Amino acid sequence: MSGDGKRPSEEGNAKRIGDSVVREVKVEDAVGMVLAHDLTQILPGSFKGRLFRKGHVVSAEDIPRLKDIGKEHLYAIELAETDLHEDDAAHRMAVALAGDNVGLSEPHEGKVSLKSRITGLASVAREVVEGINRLGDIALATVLNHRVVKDGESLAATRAIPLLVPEAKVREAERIAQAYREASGKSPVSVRPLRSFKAGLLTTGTEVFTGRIEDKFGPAVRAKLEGLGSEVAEQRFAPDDRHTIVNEIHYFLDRGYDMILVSGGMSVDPDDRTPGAIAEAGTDIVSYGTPMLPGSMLLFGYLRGVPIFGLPGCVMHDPYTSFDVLLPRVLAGDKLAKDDIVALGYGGLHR
Ligand SMILES: Nc1nc2c(c(=O)[nH]1)N[C@H]1C(S)=C(S)[C@@H](COP(=O)(O)OP(=O)(O)OC[C@H]3O[C@@H](n4cnc5c(N)ncnc54)[C@H](O)[C@@H]3O)O[C@H]1N2
Ligand code: MOO
Repeated sequence: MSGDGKRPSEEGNAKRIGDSVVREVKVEDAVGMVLAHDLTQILPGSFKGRLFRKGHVVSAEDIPRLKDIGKEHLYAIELAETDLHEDDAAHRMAVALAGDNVGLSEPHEGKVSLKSRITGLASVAREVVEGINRLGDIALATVLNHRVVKDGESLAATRAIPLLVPEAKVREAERIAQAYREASGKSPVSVRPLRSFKAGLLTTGTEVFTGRIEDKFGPAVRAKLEGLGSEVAEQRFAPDDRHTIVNEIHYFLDRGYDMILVSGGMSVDPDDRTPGAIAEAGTDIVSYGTPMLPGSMLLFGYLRGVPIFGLPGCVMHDPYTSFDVLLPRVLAGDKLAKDDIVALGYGGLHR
């Protein structure tokens, strides 16, 4: 057989992929043949998906449908021991990566999805993702580390690029994943559960306190917390008076809430008393100012170990602010430091 892998013969065109031999069979001659991989149909705007499943036995009625999706030939595979079928390669990689609260989909068109079994915080090792993608022939795509994933949502997917992949490449991907497990004690792809917090919310603003305008912070913050399995246990109101705000923060601290939130008055006006009051209450401020838009005027710190946020106006109306990034980190049990805030700037422009 010639080195370029092509070999015209009576059996049809055969070629090598890795150490395996694949033979092209005309669809007209393929009745009774078992499909070697999933076949995809794309009808822009209405359908994209698997038209025929791997293992399907081709019948005479299938021939026009195969031609409709552009198939004149099908593959018959003689798989070498040193190669893996795309579905098996994707499955083995997914098994090597998956950790706590992650389930695997069935292989589908050479892809396996890693899906969250809970609503929680995605934990994804970037160095493992890049190490595996450097190998070639296999691909791993994930969400960003620290993203919230909902129950049932995918956070990673593995895929083989050619139909057949050298088994050694998959073994190398498994080695990379295993080295990470041994070094860190964690799986490369997992989901961390969120604790259920009871928070005290202090809404500042003389215009709200006196009833000039209706409070919009309470409903917005309640919805954000409830979406992550926590709650605003008590909401109180204060005018733009530093002394009152300090007292109300201490009231929440005495009530033993898991977290204290103070809304409004976070900006540069003379009536914006909140950052000063949070500091005066005795907070160790991790950061006032967050390199993310929206949410740049957010303050985060710890008051006798209790996480405390100063929430700027945008949290009322924007679905995705610095608060929506940091809140789940706190609920997952992370102790946030200045570097965690600094890291938000790169990729942090959302408005
Ligand atoms: N010159 C500058 N202007 C602004 C800056 C800045 O750095 N320099 N930052 C901007 C950013 S970012 C934000 S966010 C907003 C203001 O944030 P504040 O937290 O200071 O918000 P307030 O001044 O207290 O109020 C702004 C606006 O929202 C209304 N409000 C406040 N609380 C409530 C509530 N509970 N319910 C309904 N409405 C509320 C308030 O009446 C004001 O109309 O500043 C930018 N500007
Ligand atoms: O803190 Mo502002 O919230 O960036 O719109």
